[in-house]
Amino acid sequence: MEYLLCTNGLTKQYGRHKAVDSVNIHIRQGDIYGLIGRNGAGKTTILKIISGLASPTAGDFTLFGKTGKNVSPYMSRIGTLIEAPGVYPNMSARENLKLKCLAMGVRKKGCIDDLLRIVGLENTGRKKIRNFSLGMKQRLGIALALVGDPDIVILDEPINGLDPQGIAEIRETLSKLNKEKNITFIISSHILEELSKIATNYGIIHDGVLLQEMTREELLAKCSERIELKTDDTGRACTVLESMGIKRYKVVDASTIQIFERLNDSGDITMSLAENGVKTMGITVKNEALEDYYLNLTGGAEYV
Ligand SMILES: Nc1ncnc2c1ncn2[C@@H]1O[C@H](COP(=O)(O)OP(=O)(O)OP(=O)(O)O)[C@@H](O)[C@H]1O
Repeated sequence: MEYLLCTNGLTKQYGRHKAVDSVNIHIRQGDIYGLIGRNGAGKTTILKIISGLASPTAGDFTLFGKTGKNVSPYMSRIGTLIEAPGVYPNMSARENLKLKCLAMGVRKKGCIDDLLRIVGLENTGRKKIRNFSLGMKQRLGIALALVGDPDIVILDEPINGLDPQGIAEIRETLSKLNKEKNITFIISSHILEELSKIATNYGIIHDGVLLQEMTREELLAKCSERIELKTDDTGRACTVLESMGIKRYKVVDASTIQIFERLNDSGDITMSLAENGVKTMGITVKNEALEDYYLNLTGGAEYV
């Protein structure tokens, strides 16, 4: 089986609006798949469909080799954290996990201790969830999704609202689970950068449409290089660039232009600018930030 999970023209229509429009995502065993898109792009809807919480209006998906609009017998192999985790605020982490184990018929000895340790909540004792930080709550949500040893874990915006320390902790937990237990993850986020240190694959979704699917290596290659030009006259500098046949550039602010082609020609560019009386205050080759790449892809920023 090539893919653990793939969607086939998956579509969800609400009235006349297609929240998810013919989406084909492909996820292999062991992937950490980042589903990236702005709020309202359709991420949660896709995750709900593949978790069995919603059904598509068209298309279907293939899970563990079985195709359908809902492949129920296999759903127990998926753990989910979609929207706020269903926790009891007046109970401890251990008590919450105990309830979930009971509900799922999981009786494995020591499994609650294991789960608490995996997500770093082993020392929270009797502390009630309502006194947990957001990061601790998210980690408990992940532990709850792990009850029953799922093969795939789906996490909807697990790092939304966390501070950098909280993000780093979640990242570490997920990497560990991926490596040690070979769990395949599907994680959504509206910030590409947040997943860039952990995801092995990406699907970029915008207005319900999957714009691009790529591996981490492909993304890094795409975000590779650009020339960053600092000048005192961006208007005239643009005219010079045009006269050199350079079209792919962007004026970022009053003194900065980013050039996305002829990356080895920074000497020629400086010379042409000088010949036309435009002063170069700095010229460097830089990597495009992931976020810029994402904004360009989804039409958030425009080439001039
Ligand atoms: N039950 C519903 N009825 C009508 N429209 C809906 C419903 N659920 C979602 N939508 C619409 O579908 C689109 C996609 O929503 P979805 O929640 O999947 O986006 P998202 O990418 O997960 O964003 P967010 O991070 O804000 O949840 C949005 O325009 C939303 O308003």
